[in-house]
Amino acid sequence: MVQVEHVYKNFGGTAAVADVSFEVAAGETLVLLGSSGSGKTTTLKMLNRLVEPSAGKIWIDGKDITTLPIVALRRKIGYVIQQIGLFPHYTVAENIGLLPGLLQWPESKIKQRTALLLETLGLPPEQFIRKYPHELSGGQQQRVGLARALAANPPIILMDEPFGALDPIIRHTIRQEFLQLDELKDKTTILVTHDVTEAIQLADRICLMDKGRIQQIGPAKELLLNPANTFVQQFFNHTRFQLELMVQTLADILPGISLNELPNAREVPVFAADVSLWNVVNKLQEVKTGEQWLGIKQGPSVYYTTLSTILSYKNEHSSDQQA
Ligand SMILES: Nc1ncnc2c1ncn2[C@@H]1O[C@H](COP(=O)(O)OP(=O)(O)OP(=O)(O)O)[C@@H](O)[C@H]1O
Repeated sequence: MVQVEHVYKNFGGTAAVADVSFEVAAGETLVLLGSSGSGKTTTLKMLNRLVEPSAGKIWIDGKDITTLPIVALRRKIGYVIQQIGLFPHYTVAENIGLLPGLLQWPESKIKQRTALLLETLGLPPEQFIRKYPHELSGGQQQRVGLARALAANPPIILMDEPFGALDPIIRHTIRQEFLQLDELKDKTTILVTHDVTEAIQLADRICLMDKGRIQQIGPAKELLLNPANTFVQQFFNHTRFQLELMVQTLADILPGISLNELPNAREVPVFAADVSLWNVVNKLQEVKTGEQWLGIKQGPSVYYTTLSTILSYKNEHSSDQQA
């Protein structure tokens, strides 16, 4: 568990971070979201003491981090950054084995762990362990960076724009893979991004920052549908329609939409009510034949409607129009 209490950071006379407080539960993923200069990276770096707060306190597992030796602190915390920071003259295996080596793990255990991580991240060990960073693509380097951060199995992972250097398609794929990784499922993760879709895809909760201050912290759905202020409201507006489809399920809108009898006993796709509207739209758009009918299964019942009913309902009920 990570606790941040009334933390400030001033550079010169300017506050980069002001009165930031949050908690991250064990196993939770908190995403620090905000535009450039909002204080995300500074907040992240205070957690592993790359930056010291001007005021406030940070606890990890109940211990004030200023009372822990820095080496012990960093051992608990993996750190992944956009620039990856692999050592160019070390092989993939040497890069990954660096920290376990410093921790004096036996050679055989380091080898085993390195192979397991590479395998998990989709880089066959026999093919990759002897390669140097410049022989890898950006996406492969990013995976090695992640493997290195995970190597000593730290309970906490900090990630600063970890997918930022990748092109959009690889970025999407790696994000998907990342969500599936068992290695990461029980880690406490704090991830910095300015990419709204990425935040929604990865976060258990989002901490939206502006000018060094937290504007709202909560599940994506709450920020989108119950924004705390005009800043939060406007932050999501340029892609609001898509984002709302991502955070809302069929069950959320079922009470509002009109339901119909299915015309002449057609076979139509049936979705569970907890499927997101975004997934429904994507699935149905693959079919593309005339009016798109679908079934929504909730409990023992199946309700029928059309894709255009759902989309026009969402069009009329976007929270953009409620503010
Ligand atoms: N070492 C430093 N010295 C002086 N000012 C700094 C330093 N580090 C950050 N700042 C300033 O603090 C503010 C917050 O920076 P920070 O890097 O935390 O923002 P960010 O939200 O992570 O931005 P980005 O997405 O561009 O990385 C900025 O105005 C930045 O210029």
